Amino acid sequence: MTDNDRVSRRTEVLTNHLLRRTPPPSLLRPLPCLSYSPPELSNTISFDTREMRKLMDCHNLEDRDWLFSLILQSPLFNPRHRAGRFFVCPDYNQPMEHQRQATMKRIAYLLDKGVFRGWLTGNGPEQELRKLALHEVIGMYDHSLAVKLGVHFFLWGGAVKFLGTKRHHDKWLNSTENYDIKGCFAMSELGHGSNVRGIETVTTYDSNTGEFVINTPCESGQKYWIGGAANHATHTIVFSQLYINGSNQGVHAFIAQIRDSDGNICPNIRIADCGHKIGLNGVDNGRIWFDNVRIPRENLLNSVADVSPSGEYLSAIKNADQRFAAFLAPLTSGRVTIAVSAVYISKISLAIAIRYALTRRAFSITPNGPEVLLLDYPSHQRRLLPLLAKVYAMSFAANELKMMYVNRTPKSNKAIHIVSSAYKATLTWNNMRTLQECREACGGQGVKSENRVGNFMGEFDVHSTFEGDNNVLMQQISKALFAEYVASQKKKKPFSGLGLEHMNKPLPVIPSQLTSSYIRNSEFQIDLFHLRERDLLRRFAEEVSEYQSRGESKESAFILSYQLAEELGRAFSERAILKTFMEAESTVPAGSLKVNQIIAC
Ligand SMILES: Cc1cc2nc3c(=O)[nH]c(=O)nc-3n(C[C@H](O)[C@H](O)[C@H](O)COP(=O)(O)OP(=O)(O)OC[C@H]3O[C@@H](n4cnc5c(N)ncnc54)[C@H](O)[C@@H]3O)c2cc1C
Repeated sequence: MTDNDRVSRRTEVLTNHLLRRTPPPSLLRPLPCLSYSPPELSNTISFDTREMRKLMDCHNLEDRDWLFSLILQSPLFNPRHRAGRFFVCPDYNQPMEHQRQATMKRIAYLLDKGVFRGWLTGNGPEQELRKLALHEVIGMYDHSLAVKLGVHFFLWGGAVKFLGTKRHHDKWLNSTENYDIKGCFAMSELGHGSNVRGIETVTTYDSNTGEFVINTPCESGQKYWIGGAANHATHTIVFSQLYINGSNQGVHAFIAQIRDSDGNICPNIRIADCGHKIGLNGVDNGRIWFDNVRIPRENLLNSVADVSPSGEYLSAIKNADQRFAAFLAPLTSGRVTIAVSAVYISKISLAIAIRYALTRRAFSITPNGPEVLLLDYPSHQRRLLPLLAKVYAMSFAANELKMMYVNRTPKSNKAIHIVSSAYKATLTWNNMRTLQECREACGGQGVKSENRVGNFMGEFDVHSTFEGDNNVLMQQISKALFAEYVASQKKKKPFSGLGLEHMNKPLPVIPSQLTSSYIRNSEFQIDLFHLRERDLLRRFAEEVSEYQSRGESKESAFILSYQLAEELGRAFSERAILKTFMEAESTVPAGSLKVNQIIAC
């Protein structure tokens, strides 16, 4: 059997599945096992792979290729040469300390090659897209490397940039980009993770010396899980309650040095290691205690609020809720990168599982007949191909989120916060489900570290917890939608933004006779998603009001309506993903990427 035959056969299997054709019996042919040849070695692929890649990766293709080639060139990335091709993958069998050192060596190499140039000192959408593209490539190689960079550039650097002002930018951005200093981001505590407002670290101001004094008042106030803190970080952003003249002004962000340039821990700072984790062992997560640590007044990141030398609290934002929300701004970029990374990891694992399903045979259905290729089993198709379709659709949503983020304006910040929270939760949950299915679809081979999928499960599980626990994010999305609903009802104003405009139109009508072609019609499909979101939003608002009318506070009414809140969060995300996909699809010209008009009609 030639390469061409193999490629045609593979295409035939996939096409039959997508068109829901009954596969002809001739699909079962006596082929020798392991004769599969990967698509990239074939020159007869029925669609233009470069165009497909452009559509999927969306931007900075050359920069991505440049970084791929840098990775392949260095022994630090464990390149292995097999059958004329290079494979790179971190060695997860190494002890934790070795993995942490490997992360730092890789960072030093990439720094030397200029990969991080402009990541903080550059401005504008082009610079941001380059940074995001390079970060995505790094994440496909190793999650620890991406997270360690994410903490340094997106969390520490992002906090300095977005919460700080010129004095902080001048002092810290360049030195962060050059790795003269190493930053971390100490928000979570042992006693408070999702509930950031409840953190217990306390900061007071001493007007005699012009210094802030940061203190960990109790064991549950120790900073916990802080990426980079255990071994390498020299500086941290500290989130703390700020007390001025005995009055709590709420959570604020400060810069504190925790190690000197030789790596010695600073006086009045105590640090401990969080230890081995189920994944991400190339990141040194640590715990930090502050024992009345003194920092200059200028180290308050003061774009949201400031304290004068004499100790007067100053903020243009009078509302404490809005002030708190402003301090969470650095987390948005993290959610964007996590959502995008989840899509890439799903793609990698599906590629591995589907390729395996095109080589592996199990059981014959006739005596002495050929064994059946895994992907010829309808059950195997059912397990993998809908996940492939889903992650394909989610790619467009992730790309759109990135574009929203890099083109943000003060007006779009609210929408970005809600959409990034929704996609972060939905795409990471989908990733975990995809990884589990791919792991099982590869049988025993899925368990082998070298085949990556199993390792991904440990590595990426934390996606659903950090930078906003997914369940908590779902509740926040529903609360935001509730606020839109109430505002629109009270002011008798049409819905505008967040894709809720469909709520202004009459209810879509579902015909009593649903023919096959009607069900496959994309207008009908989006109508169903609109109906579901609309119904859940109305029911959620009614349920919350009902609880309130029985004397519950608004907060407790939200808690009691948790089930509808979670379903609404999912309905919002899935409608937004489908809509983005349909809009993207309509802009792709007919050609090799859109061969199958039948599917859409
Ligand atoms: C590997 C790793 C790296 C990290 N890196 C950093 C870092 O660099 N800097 C940093 O500041 N933090 C970091 N974190 C901390 C992370 O942000 C927190 O773990 C996260 O915010 C969740 O907090 P928690 O662990 O206290 O869980 P909790 O908030 O205690 O949540 C536990 C469970 O309770 C549920 N729950 C919580 N509240 C509610 C509610 N209102 N209603 C219903 N259910 C609820 C959640 O859904 C979750 O399932 C990291 C964590 C990990 C694991």
